[in-house]
Amino acid sequence: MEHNKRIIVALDYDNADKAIAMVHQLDPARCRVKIGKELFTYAGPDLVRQVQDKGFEVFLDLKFHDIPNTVRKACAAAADLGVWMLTVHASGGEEMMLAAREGVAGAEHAPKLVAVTVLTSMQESDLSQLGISRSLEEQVMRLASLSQQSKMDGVVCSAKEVVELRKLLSENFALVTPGIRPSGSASGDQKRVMTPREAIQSGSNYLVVGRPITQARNPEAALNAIFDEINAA
Ligand SMILES: O=C(O)c1cc(=O)[nH]c(=O)n1[C@@H]1O[C@H](COP(=O)(O)O)[C@@H](O)[C@H]1O
Repeated sequence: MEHNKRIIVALDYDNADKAIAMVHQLDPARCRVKIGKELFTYAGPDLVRQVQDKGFEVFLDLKFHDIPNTVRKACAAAADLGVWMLTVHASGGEEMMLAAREGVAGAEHAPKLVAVTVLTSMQESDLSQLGISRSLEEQVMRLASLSQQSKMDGVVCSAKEVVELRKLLSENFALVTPGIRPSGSASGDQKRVMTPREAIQSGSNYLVVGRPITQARNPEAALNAIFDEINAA
């Protein structure tokens, strides 16, 4: 059962009703759900509580990136909500990530803290526009090492980087991979994509899947097809 809970369904909706309608089609014993910036900005903490009351573990993906004091307090607020996982940006630096850790330290059930390395919507040319001249893979490795050193529980990265990251990081450091596209589905704005099967075979711990499930004509069938593909792996 825990095996299947590696799938995290991204509830990227513009109102609470649509999110709850999707949640009603999902089974909390088989997956987790992610509430990100769009839905949280529309529906707020009440929706997080509502989804948790239905038995789901919530990944609150607000990708905090701010001065350490602000991030510490924002993480404490998220921990008070009782979420299962929480994101910050690794590029906020060591001091900011250590502050995030302090923010959740006093919580009854501290959320897993994961740091975003290089967004899966980015490619090497985007990094050079930012003045980063090393390769995309080197940048992901660098930010992941820094995240481990800064007491994070894991990182968000593309499944394409997982094999190399596994060599670098400790075994229990979580690798969370969005940019998952079942064979034949549209990439959209994602640049670094992999199929669910490839991601699991590479060593991803958690797969974040949004549109391939939420925009499917039959979301339940789309999720089941992903389970079948993974379980055949
Ligand atoms: O932190 C994330 O979850 C995240 C990081 C990243 O690098 N890329 C990325 O796509 N995501 C999130 O993962 C989800 C992917 O959604 P789909 O592209 O619809 O499957 C979205 O909610 C994104 O915000």
